[in-house]
Amino acid sequence: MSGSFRTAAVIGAGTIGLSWTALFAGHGLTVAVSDPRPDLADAVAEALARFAPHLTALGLDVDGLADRVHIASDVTGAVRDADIVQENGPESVEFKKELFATLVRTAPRHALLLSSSSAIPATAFTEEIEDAGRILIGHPFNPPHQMPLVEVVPGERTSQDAVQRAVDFYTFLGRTPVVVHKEIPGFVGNRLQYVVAREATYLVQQGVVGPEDVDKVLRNSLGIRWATVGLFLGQHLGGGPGGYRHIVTHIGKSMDEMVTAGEPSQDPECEERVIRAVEKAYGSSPSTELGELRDRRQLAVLTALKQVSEQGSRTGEEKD
Ligand SMILES: NC(=O)c1ccc[n+]([C@@H]2O[C@H](COP(=O)([O-])OP(=O)(O)OC[C@H]3O[C@@H](n4cnc5c(N)ncnc54)[C@H](O)[C@@H]3O)[C@@H](O)[C@H]2O)c1
Ligand SMILES: O=C(O)[C@@H](O)[C@@H](O)[C@H](O)[C@@H](O)CO
Repeated sequence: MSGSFRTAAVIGAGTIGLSWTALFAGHGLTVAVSDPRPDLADAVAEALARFAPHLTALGLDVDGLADRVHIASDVTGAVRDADIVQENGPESVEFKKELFATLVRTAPRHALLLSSSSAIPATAFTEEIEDAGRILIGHPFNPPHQMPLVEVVPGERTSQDAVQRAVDFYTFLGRTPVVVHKEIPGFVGNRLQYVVAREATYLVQQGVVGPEDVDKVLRNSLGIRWATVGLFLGQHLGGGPGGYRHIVTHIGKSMDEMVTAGEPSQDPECEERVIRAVEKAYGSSPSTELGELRDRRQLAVLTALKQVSEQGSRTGEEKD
């Protein structure tokens, strides 16, 4: 356990907060959880039981996992001894404004105050908060206990020390923190996901392809490439001797002439057709089996990538 991170508070124990809780406890932190949901204790117990095998697969010791997690009576109780507070409440500026004003008043003065927000920059909810230097975004991808990325996005008044402590914290958790240097709604990952999702929606609306085949296209091409080398290195490697420059000056130019990004219709009927197509393909509610399939596949990919990285670092070839 890292000396400066011993106790974490998780505010909001839904999809993201429960996953963070498991990851924090899996790394030996004492975790206090606060959420008004009436089934909080059961939800935490169920999540820890469900996620424990994932943590084991990632090499963590889950002995005593549940003993390190406590249900707090309220936010003040949850943050009282916190070194780190990770907020995972509703994606609402007003909610986060009110909550972080409370956190600044009630958490220890040294505590780092982090929001999991998917798209809201910290400056949007800290304008009226005097002590904003220790507030920033730590945006994970779902589920945080599996997905390595955490986008660390400082607000206009976030201190450099807080940014570094956030990077150190997420690194301690075995995550891959990426510091986003300029605030923009949606940060990086979600902006990229947003434009791909819009184009995919357009293609389904136009009858070019169904949702399942969009997924099959991504799983059998870009998903593999982007998980292994990312977008720019992928294009550089695909450009022959000329690398990325060739892609841009030749292939890119013809794409520019031929391809115009689709504009998905926001007509309710058109949107409903896509929703129905997805539900026809995958069911109206994500099944446990589909979630377990995702988890198995994601853990297999992460394990394989870790093995390659360990081999590479031994031979000095690995570039992160
Ligand atoms: N779901 C995702 O894929 C995902 C991924 C990354 C980040 N996020 C972000 O994480 C945050 C939470 O998203 P989620 O998907 O876990 O939402 P969720 O709806 O699953 O969970 C939100 C939780 O907040 C709780 N809550 C409501 N008011 C509260 C209060 N006053 N104090 C404490 N808890 C309160 C709710 O009871 C609920 O359990 C959002 O900001 C979201 O943008 C979501
Ligand atoms: O995909 C994710 O897990 C993240 O980008 C989330 O922040 C985001 O809310 C998505 O779930 C939906 O866009």
